[in-house]
Amino acid sequence: MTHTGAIFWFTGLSGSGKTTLATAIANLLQAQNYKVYLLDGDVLRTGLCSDLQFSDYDRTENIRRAGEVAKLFMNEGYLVLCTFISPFISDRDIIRANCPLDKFHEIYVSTPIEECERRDPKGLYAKARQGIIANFTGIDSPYESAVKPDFEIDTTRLSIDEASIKFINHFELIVADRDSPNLRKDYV
Ligand SMILES: Nc1ncnc2c1ncn2[C@@H]1O[C@H](COP(=O)(O)OS(=O)(=O)O)[C@@H](OP(=O)(O)O)[C@H]1O
Ligand SMILES: Nc1ncnc2c1ncn2[C@@H]1O[C@H](COP(=O)(O)OP(=O)(O)O)[C@@H](O)[C@H]1O
Repeated sequence: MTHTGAIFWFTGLSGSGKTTLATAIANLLQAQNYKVYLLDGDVLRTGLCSDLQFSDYDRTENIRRAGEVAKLFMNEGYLVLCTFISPFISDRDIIRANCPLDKFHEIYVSTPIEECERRDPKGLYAKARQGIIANFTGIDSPYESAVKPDFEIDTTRLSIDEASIKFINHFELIVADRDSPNLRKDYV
């Protein structure tokens, strides 16, 4: 499929659903022959950003590098789905400012901390509460909510499929394939 590149930047607390949601969306888009690249915080932190920890300074540097990588893929025509806590408004705004107009879309995964902590998919909230992990976002490290995101989604009461379809409909990404069984219910 011919389309121009863009960045979809998922920001939100650990456990809010960024990775799960972006992966499901990427699968739907790839099935439609979109060029999609998934850039995930956990993955980048094992390689390119393995020298960084979770101080405010290191998080800012992490997001700067992630933004630069995302731009490279965007310039090659990919839809880049980026999943980083990216807790600081200023860091997210810098990436937006460095992108051509309307190429950077901020997706605020606004699942409240109570739900994220209830899910605790990696057991990190429990460790943070016990003091085993320091500087944990939402516990003893800040998260600055998006003020005017391009799209906001709270995954508390949505299935992963429902959340993915809301995203795809919002950005009008799959209009050609109205007969897809995944999408039919929202298009009729
Ligand atoms: N102290 C602390 N605070 C927050 N998160 C922590 C911490 N220590 C480890 N982890 C794990 O690292 C993942 C977040 O990495 P990010 O690169 O997205 O963070 S940031 O944007 O630089 O703030 C995050 O992944 P997600 O749960 O997918 O968000 C955690 O698995
Ligand atoms: N609608 C939903 N969207 C995304 N995740 C959901 C949803 N409902 C439940 N979950 C669960 O919430 C957890 C989110 O974890 P994850 O995707 O790793 O979050 P994050 O990347 O923001 O840290 C997963 O265990 C996932 O199965």
